[in-house]
Amino acid sequence: HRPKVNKTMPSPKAKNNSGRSGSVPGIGNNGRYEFMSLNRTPSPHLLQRQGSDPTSARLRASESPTRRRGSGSSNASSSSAAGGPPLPEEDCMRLNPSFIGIALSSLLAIDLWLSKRLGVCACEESPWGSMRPLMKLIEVSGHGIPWLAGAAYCLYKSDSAAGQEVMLNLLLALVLDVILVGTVKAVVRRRRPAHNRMDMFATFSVDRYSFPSGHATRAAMCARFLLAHLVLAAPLRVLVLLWATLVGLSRVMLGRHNVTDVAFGFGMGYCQYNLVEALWVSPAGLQSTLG
Ligand SMILES: CC(C)=CCC/C(C)=C/CC/C(C)=C/COP(=O)(O)O
Repeated sequence: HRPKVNKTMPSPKAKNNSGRSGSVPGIGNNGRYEFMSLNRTPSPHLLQRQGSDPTSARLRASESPTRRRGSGSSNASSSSAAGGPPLPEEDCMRLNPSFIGIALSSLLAIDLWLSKRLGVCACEESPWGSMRPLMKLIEVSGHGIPWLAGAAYCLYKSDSAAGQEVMLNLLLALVLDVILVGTVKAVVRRRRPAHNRMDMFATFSVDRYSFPSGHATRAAMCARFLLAHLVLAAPLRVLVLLWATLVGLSRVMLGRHNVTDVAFGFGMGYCQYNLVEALWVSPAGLQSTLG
């Protein structure tokens, strides 16, 4: 039985086609993905590698390019492609789309669609473009530089030991936030939405990535910090929560982030505050550490 599929699917060609069958997936020499007809009979070793049924072969063809690239460079797969021993079973197991994989893909699709719909202030011509200056003001209120400068100024001006302790820890919390967010952004490297206009002030290289939203982590962490350490009247407490919510919302409305970047950012900022509490530094402790 020979599987016939009368469709073309995006499938990268092998990096070096010379020693392989043309049906081996990979990336073209110029690094671009190319289209390949699937109405050819796969070679026997490829069928063996992909699982012997046509469904597995098709699943393999639609697998993520990154994974294909990765497996293409491994010793096991190259020996298999060259007619060597078959791949270990766990490699074939990965061909089956798991429930979690499908759920994640669906979530990402919803995320992209919803974020685009909510990006109503992404530029002046957008449906709510006239609100863009207000959204940018909210953006500045959650930016790292005013918060770091404000905490440093309050620490310098504070004349009570308790005030100094709180401001010192706020400053350290903000530095910790910058480090953690920068690390996650550099690892995940999710690009900002296509409709975002990159006109933020004072950004660093990792800020071209969007996951997680640094504004959202800061807003969540600082809101928890202020509510825990400042004696605020009820209306002010509500205002703090409202501000944090608006900072998160403005990130999506400005088109800076997808919804999941902000949702994760809020969760991360919430957890960061727990870390700050656990690592709480007292001026006496700091002095003995330094001295
Ligand atoms: C002195 C020093 C290292 C300051 C860092 C200030 C800082 C955190 C700047 C980055 C602010 C920024 C544009 C973050 C991006 O936020 P997203 O919400 O777009 O991720």
